[in-house]
Formats: sequence, structure tokens, C-alpha cells
Amino acid sequence: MLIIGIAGGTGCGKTTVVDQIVSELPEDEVCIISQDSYYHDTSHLTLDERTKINFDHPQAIDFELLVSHLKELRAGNSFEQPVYSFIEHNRTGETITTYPKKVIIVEGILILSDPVIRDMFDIKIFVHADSDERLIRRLKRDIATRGRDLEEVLNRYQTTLKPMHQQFIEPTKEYADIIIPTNKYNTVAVEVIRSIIDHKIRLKE
Ligand SMILES: Nc1ncnc2c1ncn2[C@@H]1O[C@H](COP(=O)(O)OP(=O)(O)O)[C@@H](O)[C@H]1O
Ligand SMILES: O=c1ccn([C@@H]2O[C@H](COP(=O)(O)O)[C@@H](O)[C@H]2O)c(=O)[nH]1
Repeated sequence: MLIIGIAGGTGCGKTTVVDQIVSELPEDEVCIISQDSYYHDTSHLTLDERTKINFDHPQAIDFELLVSHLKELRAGNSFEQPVYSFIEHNRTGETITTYPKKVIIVEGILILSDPVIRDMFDIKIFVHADSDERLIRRLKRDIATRGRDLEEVLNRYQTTLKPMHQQFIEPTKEYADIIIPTNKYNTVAVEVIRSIIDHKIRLKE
């Protein structure tokens, strides 16, 4: 089993890079775990209270649960991955059964910030796009798919996204084995990572 961690600031293109990496891998050989599934359950709060949470701080994430799930996979067991709703700012109550596969990809803004999880990765990747690019992408995406408006995204960017990025996300670049520049689509880097995955899988077989 090869466990790969892919971090990087919001809107840098993590999900896009993961989709590109897995597009040529057989479906039964790879599983994807999103850090978003591990935001703490906040069912005890009202929607209004949940919108005020700082979702870019490490304390917003249930890293313990994520570690325990990765350990289940390493032991050859499946687990139930929570499904998260960005509209509700909460877990939906549904889960997806996630099975151990040859390649496990864990992606999220803060996944290189936790030392225990970091140690579980065979390959650590940081996806980099400039902050203006990321803000533009985040604006477009959040308005189109996450039920936000211009005012809300810009306000969150200034109050939490930018300071949390500088304090907790950008510094984790130093732990990365590979940094992928994604100011534009980077098919060469994706090819390189795919061949590293192939090589490592063959070594482990
Ligand atoms: N290299 C790129 N160039 C232009 N747009 C991109 C690029 N990578 C991703 N996007 C777009 O930016 C938005 C955010 O990308 P996404 O992969 O969801 O980022 P992340 O998962 O890091 O938040 C999406 O709408 C996606 O289509
Ligand atoms: O309820 C929520 C939870 C998180 N967010 C924002 O999502 C991004 C992380 O997701 P990416 O796909 O990496 O962009 C993070 O910056 C949080 O601010 C949210 O808006 N609502």
C-alpha cells in the first residue's frame, strides 16, 4: 500500500490534480480520502453558528478520526468515510464505505500540518498556485457550487483564509517531497507523479 498526501491552499487545484492522477489508474487500485470529510461534527450548533467557524484552522479538523481510519486501511480493513456538506457546514450523516487499495490518496489544505498523519505518508506533495489565482478560483467555485456570494467569500478570505494560510498551510511546504506549480494546468507534473506511483507500487509488489 502506498499512501500519498496532497496539500496546498484553497483553490490551488488539489482536487483537480487528484482527478488527473487517478484518471489513468484502475479504479480498483486507488482510494481517495478528503480532509473535508473530517471537519468536526457540529450538529449541536445552529447553521448561523456554524458559518462563524474558522474552517482553515487545524482545530477544525478531527485528525484523530483521520489517523484511526488510515490505520484501519493499513490493517486491511474498510471504514466509513463521513460525507461533508459545504452548504450545511456539517457532516450529512451519510458515509461512504472506503476499502483498502494499492494507492491511498489523502488530500486537504492542512494534511501536512499534523505530524502523526505526515509520518504515515510515503509521498508528500504540495500543490502551489499564487494567492491571487487561488482567490479567483475560490470565488468562482464557491459561488457556482458551494452556495456562497461575493461578499461572503471575500470577507472569509480577509478574516481567516489568508491569515490561516500564512500561519498553518504555507509553512507545510517544507515537508513536501514534491511541489507542483499550478498557476496553469500542469500535465507534466501529473505524468511524473503517475510514474513515481507506478515505480513505487512495483517495488512494493
Ligand atoms: N491549474 C488550473 N488552472 C485553472 N483553473 C484551475 C486549475 N486547477 C484547478 N482549477 C479550477 O479552480 C477551482 C478550484 O480547483 P480545485 O481543484 O477544487 O482546488 P482545491 O481542491 O485545491 O480547492 C476549480 O473550479 C478548478 O476547475
Ligand atoms: O463548511 C465549510 C468547510 C470548509 N470550507 C472551506 O473549504 C476550504 C477547504 O476546501 P478546498 O476544497 O481545499 O478549497 C477551506 O478553505 C474552508 O474555508 C467552507 O467554506 N465551509
